[in-house]
Amino acid sequence: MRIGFLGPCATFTDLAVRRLFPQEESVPYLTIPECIDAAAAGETEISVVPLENALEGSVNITLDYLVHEVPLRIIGEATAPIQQHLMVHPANAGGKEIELVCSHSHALAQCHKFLHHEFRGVPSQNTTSTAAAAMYVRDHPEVRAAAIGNGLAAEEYGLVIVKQDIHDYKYNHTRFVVLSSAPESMPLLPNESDFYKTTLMVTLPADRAGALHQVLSAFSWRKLNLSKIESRPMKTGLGKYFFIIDIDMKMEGILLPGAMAELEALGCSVKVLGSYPSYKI
Ligand SMILES: O=C(O)C(=O)Cc1ccccc1
Repeated sequence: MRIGFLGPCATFTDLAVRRLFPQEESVPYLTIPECIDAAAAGETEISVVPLENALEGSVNITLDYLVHEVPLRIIGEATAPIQQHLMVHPANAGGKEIELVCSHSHALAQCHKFLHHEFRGVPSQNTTSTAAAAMYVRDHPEVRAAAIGNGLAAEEYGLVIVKQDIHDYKYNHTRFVVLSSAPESMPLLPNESDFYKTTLMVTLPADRAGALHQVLSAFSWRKLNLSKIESRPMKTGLGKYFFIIDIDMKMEGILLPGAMAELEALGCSVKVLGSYPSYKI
């Protein structure tokens, strides 16, 4: 089975795929949309991308791409602890001044306080992933840039870690989603999950007072626990939003279909983005 992931080699997504699918062939894609497209086009059976970080919130490009561009399902999720390190080219390791810090926007945000205190005034540059930043630092010793990323990236790209664990808060976890066009293609993992989630996309009827309250009550009186609710722009006009709702439960025959039918009766449109096992890795 071919597994696409946000690459290049040694991103946090790569680490997640190595933990989740150690036996499978994995294929790096340089951007999140390219990685998602690969699964939609059948180039990969599965693609894995980051969806949410405990410090920085949703990876909007993943959510929006999933909702607006491709007919894929979420077939699994994995949450992993994230440790960010600062790394430089060996030629710049002897206390030379750093003139640029580069990384994925979420990694820069996870280290915002550190950068504010230690590298005030030093420009930062977004890259498509943390490993892409490490690759850039390897290839441009003359720039005196530092990358923020994981230990495997330092090893893979021959960089020297000058400061470990620079993320601002200890509890730094990222949630990765496993996407596929075939809901049954999630390989069975050895430590079978006993925790499931269902993700719905809900669009409210236009301009109805109390509509969101009614939506929430459809879950509330059924005692369905929501673990996330987030609004995203529909991209059709200012003030037009839809909601992504995560429910701590597997799709079954009664409660969730009942809640969805109630939402539809209220005039909402409801789409299931996936009902899937959740793993801690
Ligand atoms: O860039 C990476 O390494 C990724 O996999 C995305 C990401 C970025 C920051 C924290 C977790 C995942």
